[in-house]
Amino acid sequence: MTEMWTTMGSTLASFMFMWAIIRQYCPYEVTRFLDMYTHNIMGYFYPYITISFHEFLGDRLKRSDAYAAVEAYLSANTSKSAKRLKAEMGKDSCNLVLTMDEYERVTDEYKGVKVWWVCSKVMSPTRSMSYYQEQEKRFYKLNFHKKYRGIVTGSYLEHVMKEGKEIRLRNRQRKLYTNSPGYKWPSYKQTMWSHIVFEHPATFETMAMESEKKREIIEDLVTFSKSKEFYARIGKAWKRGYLLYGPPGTGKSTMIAAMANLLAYDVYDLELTAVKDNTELRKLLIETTTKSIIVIEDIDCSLDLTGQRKKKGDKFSDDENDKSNSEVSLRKEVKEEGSSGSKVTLSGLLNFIDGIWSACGGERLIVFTTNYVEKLDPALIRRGRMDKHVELSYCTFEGFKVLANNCFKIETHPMFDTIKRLLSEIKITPADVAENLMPKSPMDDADKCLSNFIEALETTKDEDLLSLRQSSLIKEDENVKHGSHIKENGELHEDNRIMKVTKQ
Ligand SMILES: Nc1ncnc2c1ncn2[C@@H]1O[C@H](COP(=O)(O)OP(=O)(O)OP(=O)(O)O)[C@@H](O)[C@H]1O
Ligand SMILES: [Mg+2]
Repeated sequence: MTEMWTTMGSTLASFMFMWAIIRQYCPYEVTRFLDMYTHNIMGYFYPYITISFHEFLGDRLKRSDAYAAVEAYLSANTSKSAKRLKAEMGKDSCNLVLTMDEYERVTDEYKGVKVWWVCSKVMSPTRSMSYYQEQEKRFYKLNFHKKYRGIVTGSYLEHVMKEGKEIRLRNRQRKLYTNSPGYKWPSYKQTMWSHIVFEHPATFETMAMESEKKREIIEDLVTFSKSKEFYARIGKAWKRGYLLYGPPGTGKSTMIAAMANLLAYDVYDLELTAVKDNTELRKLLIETTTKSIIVIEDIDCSLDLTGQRKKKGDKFSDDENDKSNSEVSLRKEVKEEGSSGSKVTLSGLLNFIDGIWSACGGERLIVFTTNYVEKLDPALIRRGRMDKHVELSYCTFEGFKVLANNCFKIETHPMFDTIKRLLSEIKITPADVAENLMPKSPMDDADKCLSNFIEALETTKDEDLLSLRQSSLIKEDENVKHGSHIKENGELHEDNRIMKVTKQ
């Protein structure tokens, strides 16, 4: 008997060896033909069916939703039976989420049917530029007996998808994504975005702005988030554009955080200058997920959006305008420097906002911020692209009261009247107000901070008056020179000078 097994074993080994050699010299068509038949014969005797759920499908544009749902389902339902698990921080960094580790196998039961899940990965070589690299391809495999095909492909998979999606929503840790400037994603990294957990404390309650405006924005956002059917009915992609504009420090970035917290959306902070070209911009867009805000901050500095549509001849007049505002021209320099490496065009950006690709994903806000709204191409900010324009401006007394309440939990104070009067006389940003109200030592209470703030307001007022007086003196001087120059030419324009000075 032993002899028979030994002979059989060695015959089989020899056969396998010979087969391996023959395979190498066999034409591809023949091996494929043989493989197909072997597979069919095996399938006849092997009664199990396998379904694979790959993390990335096709040309890897987007992570598969089915894979993510299976991952979530298995993390909740099988973490008790798996022996090797991966741990990750869950929602609000207060609970751990366990998922199956690679090559782990677990059993699940549904209506008396037993199925097996295996988490697996293969390394496949990919060509990147001039060398080959290994690329990880992860997938889950579901095995079950063929007699349960109906129930598994029907109700079981539906149950897995539904429960998986619910679990994902429950455990969803909100994220802040960025496409880091100059970051070259290696080919094995499958997403173009890097992320960290989004934990910004800003809310609309803590924002300093008029309550009426605040209410209007909140209502607009909430209505948008509940309008899936409405958008489908009118045949419009479920997205909305917001343009936030105003001087630095008036709360544009803070409002984006408040929006994300209100709607529980992820934030994609898009650094346009780090995007190589329009194709890359489209790839980034496709990789964003639903329930997200795509933010492009300081859009006027990101691209030469003003220049791209103009002919070269117009450039001079544009520069001339810039000279009138030194800060604007400084920003323009930064802009040109920043956009030098990027070939993203205005039309690429317009496509990004409302091209056909922008419809995939759904439930998305696109937010632009700028300090100079008048510098932007009207096509970029027209209604339909940027549906809602929100101006954030200097701090009003109402805004100040919100900030004071944030800091000291007070609704009113005897010093408020003085502050109200001073705020109506000078322009100060909410960022400056918030900084001035901050206690600078553990001893500082509301009285101390408010009196410091009044002092700061009075100093600013004096400085403003002084600079106003100085600039009017300079102008007066210029006008005098201008007047005498004209006199030399035999013309009298004295009225002109007087008018300008009194205007100051
Ligand atoms: N309206 C506001 N309400 C509450 N806090 C504000 C407001 N505006 C500014 N702040 C405070 O000032 C700081 C700076 O504000 P923020 O970054 O939102 O300004 P910004 O408008 O985005 O400025 P920039 O144009 O320079 O990007 C924030 O940390 C925030 O605490
Ligand atoms: Mg900002």
